[in-house]
Amino acid sequence: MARGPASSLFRLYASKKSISRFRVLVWNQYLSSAGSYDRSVSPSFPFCPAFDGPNRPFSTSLRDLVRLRLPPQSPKFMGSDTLDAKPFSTALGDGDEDVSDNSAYSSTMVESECDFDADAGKNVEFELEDSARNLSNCEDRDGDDEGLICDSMMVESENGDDNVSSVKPLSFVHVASRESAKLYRELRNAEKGAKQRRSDWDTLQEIFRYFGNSGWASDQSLAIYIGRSFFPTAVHNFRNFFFKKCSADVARYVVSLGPSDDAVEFLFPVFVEYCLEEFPDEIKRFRGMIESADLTKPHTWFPFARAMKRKIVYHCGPTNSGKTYNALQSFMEAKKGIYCSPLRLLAMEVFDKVNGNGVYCSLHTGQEKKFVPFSNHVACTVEMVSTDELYDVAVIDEIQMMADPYRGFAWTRALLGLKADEIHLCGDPSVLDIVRKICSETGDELFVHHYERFKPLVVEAKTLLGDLKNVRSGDCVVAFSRREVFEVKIAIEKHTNHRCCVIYGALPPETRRQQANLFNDQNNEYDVLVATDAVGMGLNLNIRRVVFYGLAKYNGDKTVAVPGSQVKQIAGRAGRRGSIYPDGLTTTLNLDDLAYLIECLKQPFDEVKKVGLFPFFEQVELFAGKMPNVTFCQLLEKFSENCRLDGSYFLCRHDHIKKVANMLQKVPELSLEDRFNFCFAPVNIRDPKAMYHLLRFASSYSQNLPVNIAMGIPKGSARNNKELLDLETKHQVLSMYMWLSHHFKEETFPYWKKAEAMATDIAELLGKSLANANWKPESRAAENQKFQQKRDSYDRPRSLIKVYEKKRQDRSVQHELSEKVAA
Ligand SMILES: Nc1ncnc2c1ncn2[C@@H]1O[C@H](COP(=O)(O)OP(=O)(O)OP(=O)(O)O)[C@@H](O)[C@H]1O
Ligand SMILES: [Mg+2]
Repeated sequence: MARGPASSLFRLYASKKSISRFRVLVWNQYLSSAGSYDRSVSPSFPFCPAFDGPNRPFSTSLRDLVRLRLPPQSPKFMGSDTLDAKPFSTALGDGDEDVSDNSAYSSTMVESECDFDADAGKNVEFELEDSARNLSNCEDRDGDDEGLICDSMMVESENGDDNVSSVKPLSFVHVASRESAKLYRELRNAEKGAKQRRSDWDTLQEIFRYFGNSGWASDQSLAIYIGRSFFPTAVHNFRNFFFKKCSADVARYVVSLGPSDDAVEFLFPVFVEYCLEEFPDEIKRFRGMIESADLTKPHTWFPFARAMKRKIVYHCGPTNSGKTYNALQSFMEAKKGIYCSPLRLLAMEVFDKVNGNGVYCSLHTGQEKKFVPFSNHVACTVEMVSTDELYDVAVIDEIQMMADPYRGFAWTRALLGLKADEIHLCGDPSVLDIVRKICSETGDELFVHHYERFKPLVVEAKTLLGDLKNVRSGDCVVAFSRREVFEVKIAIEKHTNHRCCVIYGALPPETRRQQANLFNDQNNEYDVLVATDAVGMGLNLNIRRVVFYGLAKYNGDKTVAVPGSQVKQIAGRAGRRGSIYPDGLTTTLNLDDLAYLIECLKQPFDEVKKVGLFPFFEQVELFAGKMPNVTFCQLLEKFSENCRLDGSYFLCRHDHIKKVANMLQKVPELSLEDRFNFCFAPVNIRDPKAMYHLLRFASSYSQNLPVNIAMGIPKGSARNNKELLDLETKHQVLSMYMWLSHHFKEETFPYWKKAEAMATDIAELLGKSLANANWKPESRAAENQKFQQKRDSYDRPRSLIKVYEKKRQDRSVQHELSEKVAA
């Protein structure tokens, strides 16, 4: 597996245990890899220039780390300004002098002296509390203790110079400039540490607490494979070791630094030496785990693609600007080509279009393989792309989906791994820069073609004034849930003469296509489309105007404003070139939402900084070797905690995969690979029936039994929402069966043909059901009753955007008030 430069550095360092070499390597590493890593994505990645160091950038911290070993004339130790505030840092010679006998103040200390026996450390700490109180009383009585200490410093200064500022630094030079490995050996070989004054001991405790809480030290420790969870233990043991063995001068130097970043930086290399010697097993274990979760340099995962010099053509522009059209021209002209689609529906559309143009083209999606004889072209969904086949031209549509939190990895894989002489990317400008960066890493040549929208999109300021009666022929009303889609459809059909087609995510692509065709066809009464955001990508529909029913949607956790990029994408469905409405319009149902719509359309495309990645099975398998006795779900969790990523990548979200993995724990016989594959099966995790069938399939499969469909289909179309939901679920289950039959041995899913036929029947039934669907969504039955009673016209829903903004304002006012009260 590919390893980042940092990982080779760790190997070197961990094996040779040389702090000086470590320093040089780290420094060189940093210089060569500056800008490549970002800790925010992979918190476990140790060397990150964007590091938050002890309150400063990583580069500065490293420099300091190196500077600490500089000769004594280093300004750090010469400057008086750093020293004036640290009276304890003065007056100590080379020896193990104890200042405890220097003053009345010190004599108080003698009573509370301890030799920092680590084992007794806790008790000592308690005992010292009282003494500390006495001490502070004593300080109060005796006045300024700095004065006393300064007196003693004068006495003890090496050259008798009473200029404290100039003397103090020199007295510590021998400690500060000592090589860490040497210093560590001295500590290690020391029979017993020197006795310390209680206040020094307290300060040291504080310093080690500071060290243990230092994010910088914790992050840096990863470089020697001290993991985050082990770091506190390592620091605890190191503290005990230090207290047992530390000489007076070292202790006082550390005390002089106080609980500070400087102290952390001074102690850190010694800590490193200690860990390397004390925890070889822990380091080995964690190192193995980290190395097996290495997702850095993903371009090196595809050596064959790297051996090619590919030409990448980026068709960059807004919606409806001819990007896909132009890319498809090159695809059809090629001897052998592949088109990668974000959706099954779009793959089907291209499959039809290309075959219609006389170019034989096959279809390959997760659920179906349609092989057209003599075809050298294939239209596939991006997840199904083969990185083994050689192509002349490949098209990756909607390339901005690389940044999709769930599915992004499929686009990244296609871009990095496709073996094609020419790759056409179609998408908006948001990922242009990151594609440029990736191309510079892969060595591919990038050409960018910029596009403009054929006709500008016009915003209708009037809106629908909150009344769906104002819907017109050719309108597409966009809502963000299935329930709302039906609400809108029912309202429109009740209060106007329009008939509605519907498109939403839970419908099979065949039904969506049937609905789209019904809407596009001018020779019927279905002249309005009601759809969710499922309509947003790539489809060419005869839409005159896109009307947003609302601009907020539920994201699985909470209801949020629809992101600007998505609003643009959806609004861009209006006025497609070649359609009967080439001039696109867009508006909202409510006036309240209009400002947000305009804001979204005006917004420039946000530049994407990171694109998605997900490990292959082989990578997960390697990792599993280091993590025995954990469930698959835990394994995925551990992987995401410990994986390393370069700065341009993020690990795709896999909550849904973990949910399936959890359920599949009930099937213990599954091998890791089978489990991994089952987890990727397309299943609606919120549908218990669909989940039950998946469990059943996995269970039969694990027992080597032929997997049965064991499901009947209704004879007629749905008569109510419940029956419609049932049809949707049944289609999803059949679709899942077909998917599994393509991903596992065919003989284990022998009824795939039957499943295919049943799925076609259900899609047809769904189409018929939708044509007659005039029932209310069940979950909204009560509300709809109210709606019916209220008035004849459609009840104007309140703008959710407004509601959220008001809530937010209320919260901030409340917050301000509570702050004022607290003040
Ligand atoms: N040169 C052309 N000649 C004829 N029709 C074209 C041409 N370019 C584009 N079209 C048509 O314009 C419509 C929009 O083009 P296309 O789908 O390529 O846009 P797009 O930029 O990919 O949009 P989206 O971002 O929504 O996918 C399609 O119906 C396409 O067939
Ligand atoms: Mg397109």
